[in-house]
Amino acid sequence: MRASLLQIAVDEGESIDSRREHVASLVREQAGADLVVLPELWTTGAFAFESFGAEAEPLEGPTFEVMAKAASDAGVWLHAGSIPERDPEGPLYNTSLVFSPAGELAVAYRKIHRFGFDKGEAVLMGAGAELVTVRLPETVVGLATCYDLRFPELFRGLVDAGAETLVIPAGWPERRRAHWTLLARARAVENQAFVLACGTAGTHAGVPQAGHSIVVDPWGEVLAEAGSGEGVLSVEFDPAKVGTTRGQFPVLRDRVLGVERPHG
Ligand SMILES: O=C(O)CCC(=O)C(=O)O
Repeated sequence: MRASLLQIAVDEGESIDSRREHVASLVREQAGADLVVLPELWTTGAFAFESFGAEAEPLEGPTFEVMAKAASDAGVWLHAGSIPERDPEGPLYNTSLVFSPAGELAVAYRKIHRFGFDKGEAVLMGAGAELVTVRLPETVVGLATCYDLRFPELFRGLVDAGAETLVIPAGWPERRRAHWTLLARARAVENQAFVLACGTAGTHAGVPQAGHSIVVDPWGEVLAEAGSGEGVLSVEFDPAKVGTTRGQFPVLRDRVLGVERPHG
C-alpha cells in the first residue's frame, strides 16, 4: 500500500480559496497512491483561533466540494485533514473528512479531545463523541486528530473496533516535537498498528509548527519521517504486517480488563 502525507504550511498571505485549489492540485499529483493524508485545520491553521468562527463551513461546504473532486480526479482514498465545521444545530467542531476514490464521503470524525485547556479550541469548539473507523481495501483505518494522540484509551477503542492503521492529522507545535514522535511510536507499539501522522509546516498565528510527519510500523520502526518544511512524505507499507506482528507477539491478547482500583 502506498500513502502520501502532504505536510503543508498555512501561509497567511494566501487566501483560503487559493489554498484549497493549491492543496487540491497537490492531491491530484498523488495519483497512483492508495491513500493521501492532509494535516489538521489547514484552511485556517490549527492555532488561528480568531478565524475559526468566520471560516467555519458546513460539513458539505467548499472544502468538502474541492476535496471530493480532488479525491476522484486522483483516484485515491483521501483523508482531507480537518475543517472547522459549523453544525447548524450546535457548536463548531474540528472535523476530519475521508473520501473514497469515487469522491464520496466515506466517514467524518469530530475531534474528541480539544486542545487549549481553558482557551482556544477547548472553548471555541464542541467535543466529538464517537470513535470512527473506515474500511479501505487493504486495511481498516482508525481516525484521531492531533491532541487525541495523548490519550491512549482512544486508540485502544479504535483497535477494539478493528483499526489496523491509525491516521492522525495535526497542527503540532515545534515546542513539543519530542512528544509528537515519541507518542506516535508509542501508539504504534502499544496497538501493534501502523501510525500515519501528518503534521503542518511553517508558522501560523505566531506558532512554529513541528512538521516531522511520521509513519511508524506495528513494531515501532519509523518507516519515514519528514523534516520541518513543506513536502510530501511517501511511503510503501505492507498492511499484512499488523496481523503477523499481533500473531507472533500477541500482547493485545494478554490485556487484563476490569482490574479494581485501589480504595481510599
Ligand atoms: O498536545 C499538544 O502538544 C499539541 C496539540 C495541538 O496542538 C492540537 O491538538 O491542536
